Amino acid sequence: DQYVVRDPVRVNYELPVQLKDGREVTVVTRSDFSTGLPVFEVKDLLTEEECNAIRSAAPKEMLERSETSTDKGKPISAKRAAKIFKNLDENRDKSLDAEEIAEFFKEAADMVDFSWEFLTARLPNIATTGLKVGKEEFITADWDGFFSSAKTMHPEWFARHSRQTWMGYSDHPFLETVLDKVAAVTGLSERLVRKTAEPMQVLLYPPHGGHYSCHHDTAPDGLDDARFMTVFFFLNDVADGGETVLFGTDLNGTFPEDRAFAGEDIWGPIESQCQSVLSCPQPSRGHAMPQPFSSALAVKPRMGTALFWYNMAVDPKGHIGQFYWSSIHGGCPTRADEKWAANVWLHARAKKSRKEL
Ligand SMILES: O=C(O)CCC(=O)C(=O)O
Ligand SMILES: [Fe+2]
Repeated sequence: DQYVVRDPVRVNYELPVQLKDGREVTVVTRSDFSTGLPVFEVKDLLTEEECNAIRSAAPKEMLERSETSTDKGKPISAKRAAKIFKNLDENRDKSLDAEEIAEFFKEAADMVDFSWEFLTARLPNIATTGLKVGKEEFITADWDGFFSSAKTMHPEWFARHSRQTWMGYSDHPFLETVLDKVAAVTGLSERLVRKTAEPMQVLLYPPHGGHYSCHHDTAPDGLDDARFMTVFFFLNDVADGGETVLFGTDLNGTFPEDRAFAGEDIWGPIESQCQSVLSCPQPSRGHAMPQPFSSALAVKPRMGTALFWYNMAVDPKGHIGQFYWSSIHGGCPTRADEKWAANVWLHARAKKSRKEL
């Protein structure tokens, strides 16, 4: 079974695909390498019945809070705080400015948005110095308490605010047809999809601020085994908000860099700018996104639609190649509606992997 790679051809290219149930769907190229990353969209890939079946097999009370890698971070002791302070205070003025504090929040707790009012109300010592935090105040502050109360009172400030569960294909035989559809639209064989698919991850974003800040679905290097492809399903209609944004795409060619094949030097700064939910479409500005994402692809959640993209190159044998920094993406804040979605990640391995699939 070869790892075939879908040719995007060009933006707006439409490829009709026959499904096993006799229905025909259209794989539409929404972006290609010239606009940053090949991204494909398939409307009505899942039927309403399938979407409802997945949602009922993942009852709300069974879902667990989605975590990110920093959630298991070590407590911040005074000693650790002193070390963090030293690293952050680059200009050695013995105080941290708003930007440095934001960097600390991101690193320590994956908190990507916050208000100074909340910060200074919880940590009154810090209030005395306004938008700067001095060394002594930083080291003595109860950061663990601060993050845990922020998590309770403002879960929308953290990189990820959703609940989730995993659904194995053998436990849920009706998902077999979903895998067959993944094979049909991606051009991969059914056998290969079955062999390389992670259990389905089902996600529920609560209304009013459920979201997932920009991220990559797999690490840039050093992995034996990586998620080379993401297949993402929308399981309900969301009237407003909850868009999936491919922050690495640039549909109007607004930016001069060759984003598709740029490395970490270009992507580091871009990545820091899409963390805040303010990088998402803003209703107050006609759903426009701020620079440098003004022409990024944003897809409105619609029941049954699937999106898929490659997170890295893969050769016919399934050995992973170049990482695509431009696969960075996120789920924008919900507004009135909740949002149900699901991921099917397909794996490939490093050429020198110790582990054979
Ligand atoms: O919810 C979305 O639109 C994106 C979710 C996502 O990127 C993920 O679950 O990895
Ligand atoms: Fe993702």
